[in-house]
Amino acid sequence: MSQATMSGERTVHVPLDGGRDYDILIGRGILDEAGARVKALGGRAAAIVTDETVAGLYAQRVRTSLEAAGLRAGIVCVAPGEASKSYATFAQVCDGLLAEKIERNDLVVALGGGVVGDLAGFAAAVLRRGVRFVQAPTTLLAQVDSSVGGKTGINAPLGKNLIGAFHQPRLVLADTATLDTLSSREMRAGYAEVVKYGLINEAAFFEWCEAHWPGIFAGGPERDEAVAICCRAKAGVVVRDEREDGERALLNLGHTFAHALERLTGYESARLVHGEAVGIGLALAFRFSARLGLCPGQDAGRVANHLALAGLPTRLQAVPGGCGDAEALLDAMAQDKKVRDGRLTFILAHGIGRSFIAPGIEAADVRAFLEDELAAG
Ligand SMILES: NC(=O)c1ccc[n+]([C@@H]2O[C@H](COP(=O)([O-])OP(=O)(O)OC[C@H]3O[C@@H](n4cnc5c(N)ncnc54)[C@H](O)[C@@H]3O)[C@@H](O)[C@H]2O)c1
Ligand SMILES: O=C(O)C(=O)C[C@@H](O)[C@H](O)[C@H](O)COP(=O)(O)O
Ligand SMILES: [Zn+2]
Repeated sequence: MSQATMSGERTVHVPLDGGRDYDILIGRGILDEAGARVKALGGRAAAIVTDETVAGLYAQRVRTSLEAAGLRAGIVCVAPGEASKSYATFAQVCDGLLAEKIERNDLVVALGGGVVGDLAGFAAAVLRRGVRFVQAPTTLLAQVDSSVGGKTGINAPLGKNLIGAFHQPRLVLADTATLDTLSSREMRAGYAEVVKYGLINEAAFFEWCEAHWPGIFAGGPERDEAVAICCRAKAGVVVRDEREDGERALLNLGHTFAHALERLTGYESARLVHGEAVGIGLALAFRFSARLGLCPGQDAGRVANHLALAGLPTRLQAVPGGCGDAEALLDAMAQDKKVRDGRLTFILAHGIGRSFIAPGIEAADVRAFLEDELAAG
């Protein structure tokens, strides 16, 4: 489904206007190119923002590569997990970058999963009113989704990603070999966002996932293929609708539910991580669509079955410690960024690969649906 070079490296170009176009490089061992690639962007220094787990695995290798290319390189390290997308850690990262004397022409390198990418990207967006940054994603989720497209930010106690900025990276280095050290829980979580791309508008990709998902997990050629397919799909959407005035909202399939669950579990990674919440959210979006008579129940069943086969949760009951009642979920959803004139917007589906934006959804319909879901065994 996509072409690789002799070295096995793939490039997806993101042709944004105003000189903001960038490449996504995908392949095993790409991290060793970090120095040369970052140096080519100009600047004298680079600060690696990472978390403690990733730091122990990859930060020194990237630092060595940057220094070998003649760049001054420092490391700013945060605690792993969703709780680091907070005001406090954001301040820690900004102060760390200032201590590293990162100038307007220097670069921030976000080395890690989506938490580090969103956090470091947001810090780069505001540091000295904006410095450039590079995404070096090390989770499946970050390689297929969060490192591309320029959404950066942190969570507020009242909701997910409510504080942030659009700030595009100058380069994405997706070293798929880094996924060899990722836990199976985090692989599964990232896989929810992979499946999302098929469900949005590419039924053939969903079918491909049904046939090839074990290869993605095992690190076969299917892994790089899946990363490239998702990046290409996301790049297309982002170029057509960078700031989510329309089509980009489709990438939020399952996320109105997911973000409410993440808030109600206190952003505690031990209980629920983003990809798991998306797994539940995707299944709910399809069951809600079926309930409204928009989508065949058979499709909703097929989606939930595939997610469950890959080890993802698909029901509210699966949230460790519970997720509150329908009213609490509705209250959390009221903070969704897609809300217009106080009314909920959902991404719903006419079937697999046939998602659409549905504004003006009645809260009463959502409440009744959630009550039934919570009551289901
Ligand atoms: N900006 C976007 O467009 C976008 C898109 C999707 C998700 N997100 C955000 O991404 C975040 C989730 O990202 P995530 O799933 O990558 O979680 P994460 O960044 O918390 O990483 C998951 C865990 O894996 C560890 N880890 C990372 N790379 C590793 C590796 N190679 N080997 C071993 N361990 C490794 C981390 O230390 C962490 O504990 C959420 O905050 C979500 O909102 C943003
Ligand atoms: O890039 C996008 O656009 C997405 O919606 C991708 C999502 O997977 C991601 O979780 C994103 O951070 C959600 O965006 P938000 O605007 O709802 O915070
Ligand atoms: Zn997401």
